[in-house]
Amino acid sequence: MAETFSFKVLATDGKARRGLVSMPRGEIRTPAFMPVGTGGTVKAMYMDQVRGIGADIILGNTYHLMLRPGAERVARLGGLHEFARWPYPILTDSGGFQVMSLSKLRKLTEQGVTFRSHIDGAPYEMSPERSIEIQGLLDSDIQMQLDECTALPAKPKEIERAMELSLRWAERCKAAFGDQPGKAMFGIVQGGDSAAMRLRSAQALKAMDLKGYAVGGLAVGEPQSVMLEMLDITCPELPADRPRYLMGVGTPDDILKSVARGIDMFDCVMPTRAGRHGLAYTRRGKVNLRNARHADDPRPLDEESDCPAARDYSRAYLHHLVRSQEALGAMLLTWNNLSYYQKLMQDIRAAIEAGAFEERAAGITEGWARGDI
Ligand SMILES: CCNc1nc2cc3[nH]c(NC)nc3cc2c(=O)[nH]1
Repeated sequence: MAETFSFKVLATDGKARRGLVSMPRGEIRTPAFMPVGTGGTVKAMYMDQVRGIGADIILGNTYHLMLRPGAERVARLGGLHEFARWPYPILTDSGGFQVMSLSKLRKLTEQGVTFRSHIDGAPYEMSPERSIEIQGLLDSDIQMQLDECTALPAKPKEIERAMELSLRWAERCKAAFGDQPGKAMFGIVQGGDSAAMRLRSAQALKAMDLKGYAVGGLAVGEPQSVMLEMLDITCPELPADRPRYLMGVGTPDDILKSVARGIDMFDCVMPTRAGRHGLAYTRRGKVNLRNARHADDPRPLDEESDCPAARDYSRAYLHHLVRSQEALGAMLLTWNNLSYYQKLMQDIRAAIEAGAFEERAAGITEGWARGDI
């Protein structure tokens, strides 16, 4: 394995890129989808199953882990890879986004954010420096800067304030991270739905010469067209030889359209959360197994899938498990959904390598529309 962090673009097709991130703990084939492992677990999955469906990297949430079981405790127990038995790369978020969406009594200043835990009300403060320290205690491979994500719609002044603050925090995170060859710290482009602010943020972060760049502040309720427009503006400003990570995205359609605009990495809770709520992603579209129409359907979700959850169980059985709120329902549908997302990424990578991304993406989209699911 590589001693240092590196990224190589292996093939392009239009703006779509097929790449490879190499790190000491393993390689990440891009475009990549990162299953979300919030509290050090990809909910309802064993880690060897997560690996088995082809995931190269998972995401861990700093906010959850710092509150419970605590970053220092995870460090004492050997770090997050040892703790959760996932020896491959882990990307951790910086905690800021979830502080603002989950915690109570939060206060944001130049110094950082202070807040009370949503679990027990205990007081915490998270500065850029403390966020990087926590991610280091977790032994995270790719660490995210602390930023401020503006909820949309927002006034231009508000977008500018949060974007400029995030740039100053990026500098502080870069300084706190220092020089860790086998790891990386990614900056996060902010700027809301403002082209000018997006340009300003991307150009300032590029000047910091970071190992990777996330596009933040999107998938926060704006129309897909606005998200895609911001990618059209932002991606060309980012260095072509560094990975680009679109945070919190997304549906399979979001992913296809974002890869077409130059995005390399994705994370989203949809496949895992939907699995726990009885929703299955298939190449013919979404199937809601809660629906009574499945009660007598002997067909599997997808007879052509190589995932046992999609191939070996009848929809009638899955419907029964979901209706009965059996744990196995969440387990099988999560397995199916993550397997579908990894297969989608595998097909995307192959399409770019073949120079056939546009037509194969159209074929994938038609599959959803064809229905008969
Ligand atoms: C690293 C934490 N910072 C950070 N996380 C995010 C997570 C997101 N998740 C979604 N949609 C589900 N948008 C996001 C934006 C950000 C963002 O702008 N910043």
